Amino acid sequence: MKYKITAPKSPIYTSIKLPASKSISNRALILKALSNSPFPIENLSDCDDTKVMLEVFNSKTNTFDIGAAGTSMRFLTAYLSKIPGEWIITGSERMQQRPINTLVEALNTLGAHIEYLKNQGFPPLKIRGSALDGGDIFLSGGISSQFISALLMIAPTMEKGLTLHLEGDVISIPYIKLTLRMMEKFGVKCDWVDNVIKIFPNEYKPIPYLVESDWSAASYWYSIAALSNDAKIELKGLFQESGQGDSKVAELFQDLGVETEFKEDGVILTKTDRIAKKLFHNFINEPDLAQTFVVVCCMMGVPFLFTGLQTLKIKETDRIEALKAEMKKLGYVITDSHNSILEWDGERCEPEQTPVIATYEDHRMAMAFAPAALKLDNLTIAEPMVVTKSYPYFWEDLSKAGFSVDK
Ligand SMILES: O=C(O)C1=C[C@@H](OP(=O)(O)O)[C@@H](O)[C@H](O)C1
Ligand SMILES: C=C(OP(=O)(O)O)C(=O)O
Repeated sequence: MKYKITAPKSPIYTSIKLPASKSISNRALILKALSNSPFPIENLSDCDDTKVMLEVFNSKTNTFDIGAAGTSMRFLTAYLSKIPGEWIITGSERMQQRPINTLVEALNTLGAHIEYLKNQGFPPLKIRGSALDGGDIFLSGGISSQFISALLMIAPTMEKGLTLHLEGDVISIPYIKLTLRMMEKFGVKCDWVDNVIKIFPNEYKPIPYLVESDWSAASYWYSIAALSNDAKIELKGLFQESGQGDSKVAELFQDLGVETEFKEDGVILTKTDRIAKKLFHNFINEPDLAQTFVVVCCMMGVPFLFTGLQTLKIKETDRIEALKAEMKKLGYVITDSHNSILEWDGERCEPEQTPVIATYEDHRMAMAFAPAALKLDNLTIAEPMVVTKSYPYFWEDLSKAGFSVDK
């Protein structure tokens, strides 16, 4: 399937109820299980990545396919390793290429019994669950913060607790802080000093939990505001004091002519004429925003130098290659270097007449490119339903804002 996207000619004045954060939803489900909480999680995401978590928690079998959900794969591997029984966990073809050895080795050192069923270092996994000893563990902080979050959440249940020594540069730090912040809400406080995080054995406290809207999803609406001639967009369920690192999007878009007004129950985006001549940013803490900024900067004619992109190669697709290939279809030559830098110095090439943007089973490719319709007469997105990984109603919301979304 393909969607042809046509932007409205009139100004974009709309109010959008964003989806709930999948990062928060998936942590909340693990913490609810670990605290044996009878309380509800309000505003739980209904995206694919959260649905698969619910399926596992409600399942009567011992074999789980978590599809393309990175957080679910990593959080559940840790969680199941301490639940008595034998568990098999697998995922999509891409998930079977996303590394998990750092987490598996750490868990096995802490007393777990996890084996690889196909390729060493990758899902599928066979997990024989049992109580974990815990203790000291040394772990690279540079591959995925999800390994660290996964270990942290189960740490209070380990006999000796956990002392996590993070080695090398630590990536995606806001996601680790989000985990610690949510654990604290559920009654477990941790110390993080220099590169050591220490968690004592403890019991989680059951609490009701309200999930915030998703700041990563908000980024596509910031793009729409930036690329439109005139816009006033209300995004509901976002808070200034968010645990989500991607709330940084509000500050970053100030340089692309979008101002954010924080209200009690959300934000209002309006346009300014303050647009940077070139954008520089290190995305090490906000990797999920990179695609949004590559597309919006090119479409606004703002050259950029983006660093800290080393984790993009092991996400839903190799996002560095995907961005270069699809921007080229639109006539923009982007260069990469050191597996971690993307740069656009303004160089153009002949665009395709009727570009079809491939999405590579990556929700963020579809959502980052859709706003480009505001600058192009012809934009088609292939396999548009990939958005359900994090934002099931993205296309409905786009229609609500006045875009035509045609099969
Ligand atoms: O913990 C989380 O909820 C996430 C952490 C990040 O992954 P990495 O830590 O692998 O960069 C991010 O890209 C992902 O979408 C969600
Ligand atoms: C990288 C992402 O997700 P995950 O790693 O959880 O699959 C994402 O949503 O951009």
